[in-house]
Amino acid sequence: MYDAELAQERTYVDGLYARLDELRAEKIQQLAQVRREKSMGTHQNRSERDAFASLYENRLAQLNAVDDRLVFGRLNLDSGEQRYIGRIGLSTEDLRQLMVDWRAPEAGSFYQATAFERLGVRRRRHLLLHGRTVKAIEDDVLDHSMLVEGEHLQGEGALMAALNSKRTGRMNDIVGTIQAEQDRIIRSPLSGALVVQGGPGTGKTAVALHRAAYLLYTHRERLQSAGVLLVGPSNAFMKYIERVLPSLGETGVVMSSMGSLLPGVSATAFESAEVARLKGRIEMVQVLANAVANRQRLPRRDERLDVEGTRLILTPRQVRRARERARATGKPHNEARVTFVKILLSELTDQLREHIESTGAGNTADRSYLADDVRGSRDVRIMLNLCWMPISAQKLVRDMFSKPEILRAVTPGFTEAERALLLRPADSPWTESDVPLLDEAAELLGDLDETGGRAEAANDAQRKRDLANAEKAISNMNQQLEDSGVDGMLTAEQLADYNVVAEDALTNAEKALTDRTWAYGHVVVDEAQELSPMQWRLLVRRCPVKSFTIVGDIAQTSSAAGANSWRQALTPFMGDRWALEELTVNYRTPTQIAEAAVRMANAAGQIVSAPKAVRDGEWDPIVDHVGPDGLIAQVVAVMDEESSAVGGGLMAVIAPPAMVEETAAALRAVYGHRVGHGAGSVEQDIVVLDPHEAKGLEFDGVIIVEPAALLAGAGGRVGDLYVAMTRPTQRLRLIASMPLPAGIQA
Ligand SMILES: Nc1ncnc2c1ncn2[C@@H]1O[C@H](COP(=O)(O)OP(=O)(O)OP(=O)(O)O)[C@@H](O)[C@H]1O
Repeated sequence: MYDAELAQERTYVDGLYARLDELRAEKIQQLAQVRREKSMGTHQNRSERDAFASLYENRLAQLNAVDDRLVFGRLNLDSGEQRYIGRIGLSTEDLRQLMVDWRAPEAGSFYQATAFERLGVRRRRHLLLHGRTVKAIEDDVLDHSMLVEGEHLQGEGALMAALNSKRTGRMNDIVGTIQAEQDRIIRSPLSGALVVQGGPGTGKTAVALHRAAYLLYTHRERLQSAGVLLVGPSNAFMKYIERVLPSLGETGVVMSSMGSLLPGVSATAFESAEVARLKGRIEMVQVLANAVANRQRLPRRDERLDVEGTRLILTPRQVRRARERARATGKPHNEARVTFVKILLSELTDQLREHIESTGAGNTADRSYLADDVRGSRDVRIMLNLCWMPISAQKLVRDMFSKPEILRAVTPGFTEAERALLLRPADSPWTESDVPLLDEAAELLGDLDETGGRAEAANDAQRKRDLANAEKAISNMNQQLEDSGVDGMLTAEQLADYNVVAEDALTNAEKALTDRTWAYGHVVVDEAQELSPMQWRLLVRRCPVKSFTIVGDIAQTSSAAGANSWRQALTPFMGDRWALEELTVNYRTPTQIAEAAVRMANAAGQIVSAPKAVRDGEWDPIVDHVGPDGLIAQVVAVMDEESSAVGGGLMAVIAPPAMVEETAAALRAVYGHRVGHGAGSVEQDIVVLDPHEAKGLEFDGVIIVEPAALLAGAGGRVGDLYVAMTRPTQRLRLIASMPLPAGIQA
């Protein structure tokens, strides 16, 4: 019976792959043809051809990316209909549906149906594929004999197979085994802010990624051009998750770490928790406003300015009045400067004319000639710059933190000790907590170029031309699109966007990343508990409509500037316009280890949400006590045992930051290139990390070096040790010379 069913599924799945190959071949051919066609010369022809080429390229990339485990489910419905669920939708040439996209409403019941609430589903089948081959099938028969109250695991065999598989250092999608509580979050409405709180391993990152894909699919009209931004804690973390979205058929999500959110700035340097906390405080908004105001200065006394041998006078009162009028424009500093300069140049020109008239020294009829003289005067230029200096965000912030007199002037409410923390050499590299300050400064300063928005106007005009072109091309194009199996109709806006993309050879994602003022349609934030108020402010600026998915775990906060409660973190930016959802099941860490982590946190005074682990492990956490000099030697001594216990799986050693180098060196002496160091190397067999780098990642086996030092190093906040203890999927070993923190051992 089972074998017959399996054979039948294999035949069906072969048919799906045949259709996939056919579509792929079609796209390759269409792409080749479009490229062969000679340009007809007109702008319209060219943009039409480019638009087709980039559409075909995108579709081809999508068809290639979904090849592995293309289909994973089947529903048998009360209506007698049988429906296959997969990574994308597929139909035959005559539009008979072969497979439904997992994000389509018709696929919802695959994730939501339970025996208690069947939603018209009689049977749910999981297809377990390896590459293109169906290896196994597994059925949930949702009839009344199976009736159980409440949640239950769906497709338990498929789920356990996924959870027990060896880690690769790269995150996989969970599209075949999304559980009901996760699915509800993934399919929540687009508008407003949704906070997803969940303990370690509850699938927050997985849910965030699948939600980004879901939103793009469901609200493509609204989100295609504005885009979706996904923010994570570090570049290493972004690398860890980078393959998930393409495997879900989405390539359009813009992914960035907090340190890379400002074009042109790469924040790599480390700074102390105290400094980061200070820079993250909302008071920095006023500090930056002060720093800008500090560049709009009044002269102390009347200034004499030489213009072609004539002495003109500029009074503090004149400068103050011009400054007030320039500020009243409401424009940012560099743009308002145009008004300031115009007023004073005009007043000085009047003065010059009056002077010439009163002395009868020449012809004043040609006023522009006098104005040129004033503008060309060195004294005038220097004076106007002293009074209203055009300045870039980077220079403003750099000067503010490197010049004690400026720092004192702009931080009136700060203590000397706080100023001492902020002061640093002018050539210091940027840090992650500088990024929101630079962003704030850029907002207050505006564009440094003084074209007065001419560049923008030119862009607008080009956009209008693109739209007009697109409208002309659209009717003919929609027909061809339908013929070639591309879903949905194109609007003129979308086509114009494709044109721009093709012309600039940039994707929307790339364009968004190079434009600080890009307004995204939705922002997904992972590890959001770490964000400081200044970072929140930056993110809200990136999405003025405040459509957010915010995932995190308050208990895992380790950054000093991070949040103690969602309300405290979000109210200043979102008021009460956010909803809270909770994930309650831990898919990563086996029960024994998860419980030890929770006991440790509780004993240290932090109440954490304790999700229920879906699996029991084979081992309790293992503890080695050694002398203070024996820590690293013990790591090396037990590595073979640990690695073979998890079947040669991925191993992490998590150590206090000061010990990472030395530990990595000792392991490298034995294991050579199999040892990676730092979070950029998570695909190596053995990775040595500090707890911050370990955030969000997972490994088959974890060794923690000196757990008490992790607690002490974080000023007693349990975040670091709690994060470290909840990284393993199989086995945890702790090596300690100091007394073990309370609670770890039952
Ligand atoms: N429905 C599911 N099916 C299969 N695997 C799942 C499912 N949900 C979560 N997982 C797996 O559980 C592990 C933990 O998920 P994830 O990293 O998203 O958790 P998290 O809540 O972000 O954890 P943390 O806060 O500790 O970083 C991952 O390996 C993920 O693939």
